[in-house]
Amino acid sequence: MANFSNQMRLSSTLLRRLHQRVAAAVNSSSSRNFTTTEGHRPTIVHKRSLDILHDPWFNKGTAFSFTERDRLHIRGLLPPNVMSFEQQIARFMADLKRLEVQARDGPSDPYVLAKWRILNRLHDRNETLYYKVLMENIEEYSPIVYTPTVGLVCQKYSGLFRRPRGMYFSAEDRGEMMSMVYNWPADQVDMIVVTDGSRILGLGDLGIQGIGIAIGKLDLYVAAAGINPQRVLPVMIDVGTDNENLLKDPLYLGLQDHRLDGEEYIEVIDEFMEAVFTRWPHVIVQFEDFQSKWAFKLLQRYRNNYRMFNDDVQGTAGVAIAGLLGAVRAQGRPMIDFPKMKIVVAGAGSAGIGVLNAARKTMARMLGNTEIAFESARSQFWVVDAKGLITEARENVDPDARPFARKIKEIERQGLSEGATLAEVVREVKPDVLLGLSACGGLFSKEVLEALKHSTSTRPAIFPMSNPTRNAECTPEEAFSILGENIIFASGSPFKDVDLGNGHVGHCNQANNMFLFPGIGLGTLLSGSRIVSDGMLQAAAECLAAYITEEEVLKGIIYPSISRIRDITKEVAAAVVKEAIEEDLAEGYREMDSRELRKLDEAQISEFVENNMWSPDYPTLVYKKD
Ligand SMILES: NC(=O)C1=CN([C@@H]2O[C@H](COP(=O)(O)OP(=O)(O)OC[C@H]3O[C@@H](n4cnc5c(N)ncnc54)[C@H](O)[C@@H]3O)[C@@H](O)[C@H]2O)C=CC1
Ligand SMILES: CC(=O)C(=O)O
Ligand SMILES: [Mg+2]
Repeated sequence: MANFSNQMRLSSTLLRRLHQRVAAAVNSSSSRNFTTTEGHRPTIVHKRSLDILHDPWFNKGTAFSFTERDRLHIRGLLPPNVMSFEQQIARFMADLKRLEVQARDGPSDPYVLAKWRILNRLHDRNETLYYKVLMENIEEYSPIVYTPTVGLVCQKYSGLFRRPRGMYFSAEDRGEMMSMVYNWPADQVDMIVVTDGSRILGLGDLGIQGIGIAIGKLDLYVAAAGINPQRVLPVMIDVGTDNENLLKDPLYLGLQDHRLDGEEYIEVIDEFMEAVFTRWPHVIVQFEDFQSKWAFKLLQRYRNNYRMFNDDVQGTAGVAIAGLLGAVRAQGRPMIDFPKMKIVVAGAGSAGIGVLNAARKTMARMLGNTEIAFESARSQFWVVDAKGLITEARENVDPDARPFARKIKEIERQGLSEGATLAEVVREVKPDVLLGLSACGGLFSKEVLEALKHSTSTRPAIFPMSNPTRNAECTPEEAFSILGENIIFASGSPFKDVDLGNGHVGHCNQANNMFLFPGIGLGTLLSGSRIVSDGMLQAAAECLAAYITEEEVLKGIIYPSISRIRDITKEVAAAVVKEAIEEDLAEGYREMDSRELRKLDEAQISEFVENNMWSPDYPTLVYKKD
């Protein structure tokens, strides 16, 4: 019946369009001066919101005008830049031609992008099948929907964009967000990943195109954490871009203004937070790939009042701590030796500083959690940024990096000075760990890796954690070939293990926050905690560290393989729920209220988590009128 009436509606629409065309033709041929409004007569539609955008008859994509967007409840469901018909065609053709150019000039790019397109089309057609495919082939396709390919997708998003996914809030929507949020069709949203596109992976400011990273992260939320895909929402907050190429590109889908700053910027983010938490009070908001300048400020601003966390600051920190503890164990030392590790960190942005703060706190805790312990832990770190070693002699040092600025006397004794190069620092310090979060591909040069040969550690650890692949500070081949097999290697984007000959294999770990954020989100959701506490984050990191067996660690395996991501995520989520209960933060989830939660033992918490993870199966559908 529904099908029949749809067909009737379509055929009446067809008739109406035909009628309009005939009328227009007659008018233009009979009298060119005699204008008529016939050609502008509106088409009556019986749909609104996403139903319009998903209907190939009525959809105009980015060409919907602002008044139409308001009238049809689609404001926020499309990028804010209204395109003309001609611009749409130009964008489509540019994309089509780019594929030809890539097929000719680079054999690998079109291959991964083609895979992404095919997966994306399946995502648009059939979510259940999409997630089944992704989950059953997670090792093969997470590098497509997530890093590294997602980086390329974001760089080319204005061309790749077809069917919209997620919501766009722009600087033009100030004052409107509270109502716009109701344009999203789902009454329940559990997880939002939001970006402002200002630092996408290590690729810099990609403006509105950064929505790709929010989509990719949520893919992992569904595949790894079993968050119901009907209840996830990728969000792009378009406050402009400072990427000059995008500002000049007539086919760019975002606002072509420079980024808002200061109070104006904060007001937009505040308005967004208020809007989403008003409509969905239990939602969790993950901040993703905000430039460091705002990452810390926004985290401090919201973390005590909203259920939110910053993945790059807090998720990355937990993943790095788990890896660093793994590196201690891999040297055959007890974890309690962690505070003795000498750690050189290249990169003092949101990720680097997040790791440094968390590592320092972990060391201090192991040393008795006193102020003296906290102070003494500081001296285990040497931080090198784009200007070299950070010391107290640095002018205008970033306030977040200041606690890690080395004292002048100290470094003089070490034969170093303000601004010393990474190679000089590694040569003099002889660190146990060299960790890169610099977004600077190849930074761990031959000279740096040669210098690491003098590490005082029996098994130095190298963590080139920057993404995507070409931003990695070094490749595993470079590391193993210079330093030999007795190292620990962990990179942000995936690399294949290295054949070292004679049956020996150099193991490549993936040190990526994907091993924590899905579990942090799921655990927070199921505990019903109103905030994401430090304790919950710490519990997540410790759970990941403990997941790897002694036998694995001795082989140089310090992170699980991605094929185990669903299992580790379940464990992490259970650890987060347990900690929330212990901290008296857990308010419960659905019928499992706080009292019931408190009665659960460890095994029951795990079972509770597992039972609430969505799996891709087809339910039987029946029709019922509203
Ligand atoms: N593996 C993982 O799970 C994660 C990896 N990342 C990666 O970390 C990288 C950095 O992210 P953010 O900290 O947010 O970026 P950011 O742009 O805020 O910070 C980059 C830092 O690197 C420094 N830097 C730049 N060139 C350098 C050089 N030649 N030598 C030493 N330092 C240099 C800059 O001075 C700055 O302190 C990105 O590539 C990102 O993909 C971020 C989060 C998680
Ligand atoms: C993995 C991640 O969050 C990043 O590279 O920004
Ligand atoms: Mg990130």
